[in-house]
Amino acid sequence: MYILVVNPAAGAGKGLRVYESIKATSLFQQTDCVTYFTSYPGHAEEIARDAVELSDSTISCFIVIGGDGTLHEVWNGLQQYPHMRLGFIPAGSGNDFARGISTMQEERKLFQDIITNPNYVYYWGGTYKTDKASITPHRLFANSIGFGFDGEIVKKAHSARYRQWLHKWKLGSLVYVIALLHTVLSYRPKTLELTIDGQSKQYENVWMVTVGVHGFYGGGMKIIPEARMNSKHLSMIIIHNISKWKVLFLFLTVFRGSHTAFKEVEIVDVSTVALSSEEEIAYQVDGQYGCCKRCEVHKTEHARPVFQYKK
Ligand SMILES: Nc1ncnc2c1ncn2[C@@H]1O[C@H](COP(=O)(O)OP(=O)(O)OP(=O)(O)O)[C@@H](O)[C@H]1O
Repeated sequence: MYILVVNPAAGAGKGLRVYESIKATSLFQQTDCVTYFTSYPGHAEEIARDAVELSDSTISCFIVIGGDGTLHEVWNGLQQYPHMRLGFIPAGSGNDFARGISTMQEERKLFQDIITNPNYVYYWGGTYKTDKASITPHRLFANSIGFGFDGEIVKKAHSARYRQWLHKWKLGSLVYVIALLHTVLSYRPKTLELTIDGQSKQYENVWMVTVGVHGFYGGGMKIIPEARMNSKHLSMIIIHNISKWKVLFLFLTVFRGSHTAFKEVEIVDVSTVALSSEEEIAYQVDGQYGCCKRCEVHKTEHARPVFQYKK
């Protein structure tokens, strides 16, 4: 049995369109699929947790149709079941997970391969715990967690009125670029303490600190071009002591990944990092935003089998 978790609202309605296109195929009619539609934030996580608790042994794979936010929720819902297979059919505005695992393909092709020609790779994500977390020991991320400028951009992108329009004109991936330009003007750099694999250091005038499993974020920006999913470490980028105008220039080069040549950019391999700030700092995790003063980030111990499209 395949469990489909569909966010109809992802990509301003693309989630539903992608599902309808798959549903119209004869393969879908012949396959044992159970479909759940999400209705509110957090719903995909509840669906995944309930479904896996009920029928773990009979589920072949969870298929997520939506954006990185829906994927993040399902990934967390399956936290206690790291062996459970997962396939992602991108239908959001960013879709960085699909880029990270090289699976940006047409939806019917992806669905067909998930069912008839499945190729799974082991995927080690990350865990995070903020000072705001209540009883949950930690949560998971599949793409990246970023603090500072990064978090503010996502916050702006989610609340922007132009989001709907850009989706209508099929320019959804520009949402983050516009939010970035907007945020550059208002952002105030932060002072942070970072403890990287046990070594603490204070950083002044920090624009952003982002820890990634793979290199992509913000709808295709190659933020950490060297990042490769692996069992040993996550990759972290720190951008600090840089002027506003140079930040703008830096982000012009980020789609090619050449921003790493700037002297204000540091890239480090980490397996654990703790971040602490005197003031509240915005963060984004897999494209969803929040704020905190402290956060611990680790590499996950267990890898999940994730569908990867094979050409
Ligand atoms: N029926 C719904 N209506 C509105 N929002 C929903 C619904 N179901 C889920 N959501 C919320 O929509 C948010 C955004 O979804 P998602 O990230 O999948 O799409 P996106 O934002 O378009 O894409 P991306 O994250 O790749 O940019 C998620 O945080 C999710 O909780």
